[in-house]
Amino acid sequence: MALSSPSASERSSLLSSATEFDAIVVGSGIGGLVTATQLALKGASVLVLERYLIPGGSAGYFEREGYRFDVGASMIFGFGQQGTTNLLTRALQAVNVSLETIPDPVQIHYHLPDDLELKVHRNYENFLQELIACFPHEAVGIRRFYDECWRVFKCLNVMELLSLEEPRYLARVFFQHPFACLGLVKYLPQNAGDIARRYISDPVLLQFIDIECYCWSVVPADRTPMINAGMVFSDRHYGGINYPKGGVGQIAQKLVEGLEKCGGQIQYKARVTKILQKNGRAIGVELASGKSYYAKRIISNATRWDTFEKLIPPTQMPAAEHRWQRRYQKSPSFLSLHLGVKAEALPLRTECHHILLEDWERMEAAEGTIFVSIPTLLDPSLAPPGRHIIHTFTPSWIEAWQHLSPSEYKARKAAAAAHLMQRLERLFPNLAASVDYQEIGTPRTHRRFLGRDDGTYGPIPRRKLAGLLGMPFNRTAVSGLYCVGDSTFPGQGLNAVAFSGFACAHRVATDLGL
Ligand SMILES: NC(=O)c1ccc[n+]([C@@H]2O[C@H](COP(=O)([O-])OP(=O)(O)OC[C@H]3O[C@@H](n4cnc5c(N)ncnc54)[C@H](O)[C@@H]3O)[C@@H](O)[C@H]2O)c1
Ligand SMILES: CC(C)=CCC/C(C)=C/C=C/C(C)=C/C=C/C(C)=C/C=C/C=C(C)/C=C/C=C(C)/C=C/C=C(\C)CCC=C(C)C
Repeated sequence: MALSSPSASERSSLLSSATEFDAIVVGSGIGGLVTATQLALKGASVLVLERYLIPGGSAGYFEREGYRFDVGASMIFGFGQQGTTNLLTRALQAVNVSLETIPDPVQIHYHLPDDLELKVHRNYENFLQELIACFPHEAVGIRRFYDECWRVFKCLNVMELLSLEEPRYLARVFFQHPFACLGLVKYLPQNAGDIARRYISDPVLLQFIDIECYCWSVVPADRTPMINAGMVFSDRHYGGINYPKGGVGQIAQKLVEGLEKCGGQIQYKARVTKILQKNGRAIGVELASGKSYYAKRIISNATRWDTFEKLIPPTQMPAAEHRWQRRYQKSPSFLSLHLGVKAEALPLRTECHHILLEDWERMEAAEGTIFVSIPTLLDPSLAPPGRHIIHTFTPSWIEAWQHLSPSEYKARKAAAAAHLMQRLERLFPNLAASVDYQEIGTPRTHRRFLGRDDGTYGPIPRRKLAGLLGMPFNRTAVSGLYCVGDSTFPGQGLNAVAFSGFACAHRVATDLGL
């Protein structure tokens, strides 16, 4: 009689805790999954442990009444077809899976104070012309600033992107691309604001550059590393913003498919509560169920705060982590409003992504800047016929949502949602009357479902730092323990954490002698 191969859930229950894996990855965010797939490809035995029911973390999804909502990001970089910085395309291709993507013709439609309205077109020249039309006296400065961003991008986009902690790789890329490497060395300690001020003096235009940075880095240009600005401000015109058909959740689903094809394993509902150590070395993990697994290397895709304050006792926090926490703090979380609306709510020619701000003074304030994403304009299959998804989110700190009784919490959610809807009417005049489904997420929701301390979006500099120089790479002060994801170099963003995954797998594979 032929035996059928075990299903994923059967396989996970067959996992023996006596097995020693080459690597255990705690968490299946995009950072964790890129590490796991790359390691499995290199022949490592890999186990991914995910506390939730599905993979993806912040890049996950949830379904309600015929709508498929993205949990977080829906403006996706890294899906281009050329160059070396298209790391999501590369991560999927590496494990022989692919994903159809839909090009977005406009990255962001900005609705800013004093009726400043403008669109960042996929075509670079069209974007520059639109911006120059708003600030004609700064035509030269605008071009010089954004052209300098391209110089950063061009340095990155010629080289293989792997671990900067691997001296032989560094020597190789330096030999292959000496000018690009020297270019990056020059930009690594710089921030976008300093370069913008070299070319631009109009204070409103400088505020525009601030919000151009803020809407993905959650800090103004002065504190945004130039390397990251170079990536974002150029890749949106090079590879472009592309939406994965079927929703952002597909990226993680496909990576898991690739992982399993390469012999790697993933277990869901597997919350790691402790990183096990022996003689100061990480040797395994313990789950909430009490089960333990062992590996030669442990990789945490949880945030650094969760890794070094919860999975390892805070009393054992290495000095390097204390130093990092003095330089970086948790960014705010988000208040998210997931709406299903009737199609007539959207005016003709509405774009997919919007930023709305009424007062420059409130750009960084809680519930100041509003982010809007309407993915159904690119992929209508995410909603029932005649309906759209409007995902609106705005920065919010956990403190505003703590110490409330259940009824106070519910009332505060309803009031915050009503206020957001009222502000959104500048974009969608009949919004309130068109709502078909509504779900509100708070920083508490993000903390609970994503397992991120205080629901944070990621680390932000406490003060102005020297570009990316202060961001840690993948190795940690605990032997055998690595970190991957947005609290490692180069920070937030799916393409950024994909880079961190490639780099982490490279470093771990080298350490394992693979
Ligand atoms: N609105 C947005 O656009 C938005 C919002 C939030 C995050 N993001 C982006 O999402 C990306 C985050 O990616 P990432 O890879 O760093 O992390 P992630 O937070 O997406 O994934 C971490 C994963 O680890 C799991 N996990 C955490 N602790 C665990 C534990 N103890 N045991 C088992 N599993 C555990 C989580 O459930 C999650 O699936 C960043 O790029 C960020 O910028 C975007
Ligand atoms: C040899 C010698 C001597 C030297 C060498 C040097 C070198 C080599 C260096 C290197 C470096 C590197 C590699 C670097 C890298 C970097 C990278 C990759 C980066 C990346 C980045 C990216 C990013 C930042 C991205 C981001 C994004 C994001 C965050 C997004 C977000 C979004 C959102 C939030 C949404 C919004 C909106 C609406 C809705 C409207």
